[in-house]
This record gives sequence, C-alpha cells and structure tokens, in this order.
Amino acid sequence: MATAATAAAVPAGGRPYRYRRARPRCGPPRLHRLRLPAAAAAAAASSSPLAPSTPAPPPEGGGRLVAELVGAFNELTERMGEELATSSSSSLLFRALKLALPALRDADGGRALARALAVAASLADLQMDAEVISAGILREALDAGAVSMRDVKAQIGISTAHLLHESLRLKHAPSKLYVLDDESASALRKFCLTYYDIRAVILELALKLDMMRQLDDLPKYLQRIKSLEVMKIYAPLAHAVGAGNLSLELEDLSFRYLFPHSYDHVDQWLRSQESECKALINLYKEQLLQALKADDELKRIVQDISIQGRYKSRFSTMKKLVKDGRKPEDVKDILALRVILEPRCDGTSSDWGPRACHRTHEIIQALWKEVPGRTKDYISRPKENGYQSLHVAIDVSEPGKMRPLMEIQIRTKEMHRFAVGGDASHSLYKGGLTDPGEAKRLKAIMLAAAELAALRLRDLPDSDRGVGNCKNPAFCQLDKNGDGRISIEELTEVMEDLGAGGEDATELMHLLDANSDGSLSSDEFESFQRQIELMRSLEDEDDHYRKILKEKLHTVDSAGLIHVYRKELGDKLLVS
Ligand SMILES: Nc1nc2c(ncn2[C@@H]2O[C@H](COP(=O)(O)OP(=O)(O)OP(=O)(O)O)[C@@H](O)[C@H]2O)c(=O)[nH]1
Ligand SMILES: Nc1ncnc2c1ncn2[C@@H]1O[C@H](COP(=O)(O)OP(=O)(O)OP(=O)(O)O)[C@@H](O)[C@H]1O
Ligand SMILES: [Ca+2]
Ligand SMILES: [Ca+2]
Repeated sequence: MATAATAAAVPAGGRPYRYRRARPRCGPPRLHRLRLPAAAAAAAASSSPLAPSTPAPPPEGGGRLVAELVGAFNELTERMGEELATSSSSSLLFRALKLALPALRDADGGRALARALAVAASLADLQMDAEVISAGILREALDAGAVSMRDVKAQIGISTAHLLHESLRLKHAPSKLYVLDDESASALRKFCLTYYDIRAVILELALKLDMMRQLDDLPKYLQRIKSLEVMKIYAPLAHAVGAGNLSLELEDLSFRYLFPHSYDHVDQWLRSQESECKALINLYKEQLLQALKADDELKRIVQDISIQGRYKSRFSTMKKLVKDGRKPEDVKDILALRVILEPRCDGTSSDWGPRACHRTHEIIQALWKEVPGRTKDYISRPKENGYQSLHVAIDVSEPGKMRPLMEIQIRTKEMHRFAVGGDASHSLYKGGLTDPGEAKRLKAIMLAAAELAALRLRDLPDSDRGVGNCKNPAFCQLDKNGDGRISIEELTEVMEDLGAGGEDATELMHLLDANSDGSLSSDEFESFQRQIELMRSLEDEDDHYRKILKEKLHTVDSAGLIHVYRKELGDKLLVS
C-alpha cells in the first residue's frame, strides 16, 4: 500500500477511532501530505481554532514514531476518562503501545496496527481497565508472531499476559459444528461465560467487532461462516455481559453478510429517513425535557429527570418485521425515547415514583398525538418478571409526511436499574440467558474482576510521583526521572524502544526545542502535541467531507420498500 494506512472504525457507541500511520517505511515519501497541516495552519492561522501556535513542519523519520505513540496514547487515555487513566494505568498503556508499535507498524501493510488500535479504542469506550486495553493492543502482535508471551510478561505484566492467554484459549472455543445448531450455540455461550475470565470474553468481543468491520477482505464463504458465528455466539454474549451497543453493531454487521438482500431493504428504508428521524429524536427529547422541568407537580416530587433517545438498529428492525409479518408502520419503536425520573428522597409518600410516571404520561398526551390502544402500563400491572415501565406510542407524522411511530418508555431510576440489571434485565431479555440468577452471577464476577484490576492499577500516594502532579500524562511517561523536562537521553531511550536510532532523537529534539536549551519543557512538548492533533483533525475533516460528497453524488432511492418476509426466516434468526 503506497499511501498512509488509514483505518476508521466506529467503536460501539463511540466516535470513530482513526489510526493514521504517518509515513510508510517503504514506498514514496508523501511530502505534499506531510506539509499540508503546516501550510493549512499558516493559511488559516487567524480564523481556524485548529491552528497551532507553532506552525513548524511536523517531524519526519524517527520523530514520526514518537508522534504516533503520543497520538495513540492521548486518544486512548482520553477515551478512558480521568477516573480510569490513573498514572499506573497510563504507564501500563504506554508500555503496551511502545511494545506493539514497532512490532506491528509494518505488518499487513500497516493494517495490523490500525486494527490493534481500533480494538483498544472499543475497549476504552466500554470503560475497560488498562490491563484489558493493553491486552487488546498486544493480541494482534501476538497473533502476528511479532511479540511473544514472554515479552508481554516481562515488559507489561502478568495480569495482561493472563488475559491474553485466556483470550487465545477462547479464540479456539467455537467450531462450525457448534454454531450450526442452536442448542450447541447456547451451550457454548454458557461455557464461555462460566469458564473464562469475563474480561477476556469482552476482549474477544472487541476483536470480533473489528474482524466484522474488515470482513469485506475475506472470501464470501468465510464471510458467512464468521457472520453466523457472530450472530449465534458473540452478539448474544455481548448482550449477556451488558455490552449493548457492541452487540447491536455485531448483529447489524453479521446480518449484512448473512442476508445481503434483506439487509439492503431494511438499510435503505432506515437510511432514507435516518438523519431526519435522528434530528426529530433530539428535538422531541429537548422539548419533552423542557416541558417536564417546567411542570409544577413534577418539580415537587422529582429531583432529577433524564431522557435517552435511540434510532432502531437494522437487525432489531428486521426481526420485528419478519416476526409476525407486520408492516413497517406497525413497528412502533423505530424512533424511541426513554424518560428516567428520580423521585425526591424526602418524599413521605411511597407512590411518588408511579405518580411522576403517570404525570409524565399526561404531559406527553398534552404535547403530542398518542396512538390509541398502544399504551402499556407495566407500572400499574408489572410483567411477570417484575419489569415496570409505562410505554406509549406517539404519531410524529406531519401532513403529507408519513413517519414511523415513536415509542416513549417512562420509568423511575429504580425501575430502570431493575430493567438493566435485575431479573427483567436486558441481558436476559435479549442475551439468550434464561436464568435470572445467572445474569446476577455474571455481573458479580465482572464487578469483582474489575475491582481487582482497579486495585492493582490504583495509584498509591507515593508511587509514580503522584497522579495529581501529572497534568500531561504523555509528557510524564516520557519524562522518566520526573524533573519536568524531556532530556535527549529520555528521548533517545523511547525512540530506541520504537526502533529508531539516536540520530533521529537528535533531529526531533532540534525540531521541537524552541529555545534551544537542549531539552523539552512541557510547553514545547505541548506544542508538539497540538501539531499531532491538528494532523488528526484535518484527516477527520477530509473524511467528513468525503462522506457528504459521496452521499450527494450518489442519490439513494428514498422510496425503498420493505417486502413481506416469511415468518420462518424470522424464527430462524431469533437466538434461542
Ligand atoms: N429489560 C426489559 N425490557 C423490556 C421487557 N419487556 C419489554 N421491554 C422493553 O419494552 C419494549 C416494548 O415492550 P412492549 O410494550 O411489551 O411491546 P411488545 O408487546 O413487545 O411489542 P413490540 O415492541 O411491538 O414487539 C421492548 O421493546 C423493550 O425495550 C423486559 O422484560 N425487560
Ligand atoms: N424507548 C427507548 N428509548 C431509549 N432506548 C431504548 C428504548 N427502547 C429500547 N432502547 C434501548 O435501545 C437498545 C436497543 O434496543 P432494541 O430496540 O434493539 O430492543 P428492545 O427495544 O430492547 O427490544 P425489542 O426488540 O423487543 O423491541 C437497548 O439498549 C435498549 O435498552
Ligand atoms: Ca526528565
Ligand atoms: Ca527547550
């Protein structure tokens, strides 16, 4: 591949992770591209908020390795959030990146590294700890034979090595024989959850998501086998462990490869109205929030109100359409809102929760057109499994503009907690688990594993020079002796770890050391980071414009019709 390897992957529920390889080691240098940020910054210096204060050209050669390391590190720690990115976690992540980057950057035309970082981003978005994220980065390097388990143990630590060991065992668990039969698939899912470290299961799920995003590269028969495996084993597993968004994306991707024609119909229908419906969801959400907050009765009995919105996934829509042959206009939850109310705790009356929900229902009735006969009050009459919520369907069509219905679920925070994690949990509802005890047990194991990891990665007051002092985690990783400056020795060490020579370190120092005092202050390092960010944002913009242009230049048939699906097809797809 002659140009920079650029991988964009949309992690479940998160923004896309984009790994950009600065410059391939072989092939023609991309000078015009490398110069672009500085030139663009100079041209737009007065107007663009992206313009860096120092429009120096970005570093070449070995310096690019450090830029890649710092760029990837910053992106991942940002995704993890402050609470998870303690200094021990940051240090672990930094070591994993330092080991993986040189091992992977030339593998598979740069794509191996892009994959490793996309997996790491998915795990960070799922709020996994640094051990799991590091294992995610290194798994690709292990598979490629570029690092050994011994390297991982010595340089990263025993816990990450253990996770990798478990994930490798898991990788070999399924076989075609299991997947083709629903009972075996169900047994295998249980086996995975019982016998393997649950964090390794989540790592495996992130790896599967990445594999599914790259499926176009495989021959057709392999695409189908892998998709079937994902549909029967991994997507329900993701539901079962509560990784909801990840499971939806896994389902949609496997649906696309297993039933391309059906997928096209659903996709076209949903896509044709997607941006309008999503805008509508946001608008309704805002309107409703304002109306609820302004209501005197709610003010008296409720202390917090939140509203979530969602547009239905491809596979979930398809299942409904084929389940009982209903028409698209009868699927009542293509657009959806969920109101979660927290009653005041000083309430003397125990029915403030239900009252708040019913009051919310009245406010919705006053605002919009409720579809008669579609309301379900599981608050007055809870479902057998204890699920409580009030569901209404709203007609959001306008004269001359038919739209799918909008479902609004109304519940208290406590009811919501039960719907997510209790006996009526979503993992049971959708994850193919039948035993409430099992869902609770899984949750307990997962929490215990996460707690243990948090304990291991907790920063002791006197360790690592203290978390509070480190305003710039990437700088602190490079400033090994903690004297507040990056010396040439410190820079050389990291560059050698990355596979570059000492002369590259001198060159980079020369480029970044604005006051020529022979070391880098945090200010000098920050302007280097701003350059890295600028390069990344320019490519994001390019991607954004490319998508808009692609859509504008290829007009899609907006009247895509859903055909009637056979019931058997729907039944076959339902997870046992
Ligand atoms: N967590 C959880 N969610 C539930 C449960 N039952 C229903 N829901 C949620 O409520 C939605 C609507 O449920 P109902 O109002 O009972 O509608 P339905 O009869 O299933 O009809 P359709 O949604 O049209 O298939 C579901 O799509 C879920 O989002 C449950 O037992 N547990
Ligand atoms: N009304 C809603 N408002 C906001 N989020 C919702 C709403 N209904 C479902 N969700 C969430 O959307 C995600 C996908 O749910 P999806 O629509 O596929 O299934 P479901 O509504 O739970 O079940 P079903 O397939 O029976 O409709 C889940 O995380 C679910 O909790
Ligand atoms: Ca130093
Ligand atoms: Ca200096």
